Amino acid sequence: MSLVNLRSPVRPAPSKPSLAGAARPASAPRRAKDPHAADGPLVEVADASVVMGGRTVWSTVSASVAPGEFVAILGPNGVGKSTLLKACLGLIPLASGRVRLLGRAPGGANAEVGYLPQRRSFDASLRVRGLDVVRLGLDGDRWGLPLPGRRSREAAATVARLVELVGAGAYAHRPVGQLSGGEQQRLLIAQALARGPRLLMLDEPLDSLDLPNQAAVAGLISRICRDEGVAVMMVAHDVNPILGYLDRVIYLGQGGAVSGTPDEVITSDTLSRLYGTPIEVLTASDGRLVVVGQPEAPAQHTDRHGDR
Ligand SMILES: Nc1ncnc2c1ncn2[C@@H]1O[C@H](COP(=O)(O)OP(=O)(O)OP(=O)(O)O)[C@@H](O)[C@H]1O
Repeated sequence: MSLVNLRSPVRPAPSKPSLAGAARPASAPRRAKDPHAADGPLVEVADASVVMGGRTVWSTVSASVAPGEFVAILGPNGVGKSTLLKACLGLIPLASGRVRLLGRAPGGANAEVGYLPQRRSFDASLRVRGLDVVRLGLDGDRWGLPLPGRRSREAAATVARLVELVGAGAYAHRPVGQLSGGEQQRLLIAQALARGPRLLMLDEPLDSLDLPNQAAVAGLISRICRDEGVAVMMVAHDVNPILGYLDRVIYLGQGGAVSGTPDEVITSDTLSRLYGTPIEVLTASDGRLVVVGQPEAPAQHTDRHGDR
């Protein structure tokens, strides 16, 4: 089943200055005008398929993310949501089709994308401070080599701004292993923002958070998107915490995907067509959506995350 793009993006690119300028330290100077950085889509997936372990995970998928958009990738366990992010980043090859990320081939623009892989919790005994976790986003590729004096001070100022931006000032000096899941997630989002990306790719950042923390982190991600002009492509298992913030969703099913606004895509008709089986979308009295009858992907979950 191929993707039906039910509606093109409706929200224009934000006019506010982007975080790229604010967060970028001297060690990562603003790039000269990038010939690829036109106002076209940041992510373009065209008629793509991925095969892993001899099985087609998904095929004929097309999708796009425009500058400044907040887009969720939805679907049941194992349908290939994480795989879609990784294929865009060039971490998993396509079997067919085409992906462009920031106008370039997969892997060619990863330094300009803030990627937060699916959550791995920090060991409770880890003594690294929250500030250091954020700083790794700036100079983690230096393998512990210190930056020279002025650049080191600028990097520290950037880390302080990011910590402030994500509201982690009260605990960023504490060992990260002692922090709550929501506090750790804020610091990891700050880390992903460290190089001033135009696009954040977040893989289930609300996973294993309680409901108040889900709401708080969802609100933070939305503010970063709206106020800082950073587009967000986010894998979510439950759309409800982000439903009010989304511009569009990409709903993956076995064999394809559908994209459009949440109102257009998360309906009984559209999901029944996508899955080829009756699906019911119910709206609870508090506005939460419940999808009933959605089939799980084939059970081939051995070593699902082994390639990370
Ligand atoms: N390295 C691998 N080798 C073979 N199959 C893999 C590999 N990694 C993932 N898969 C399979 O690809 C499919 C998609 O996995 P993926 O993690 O993208 O799904 P997902 O929708 O993100 O799942 P979840 O919601 O459970 O995180 C799964 O069936 C998984 O078992």
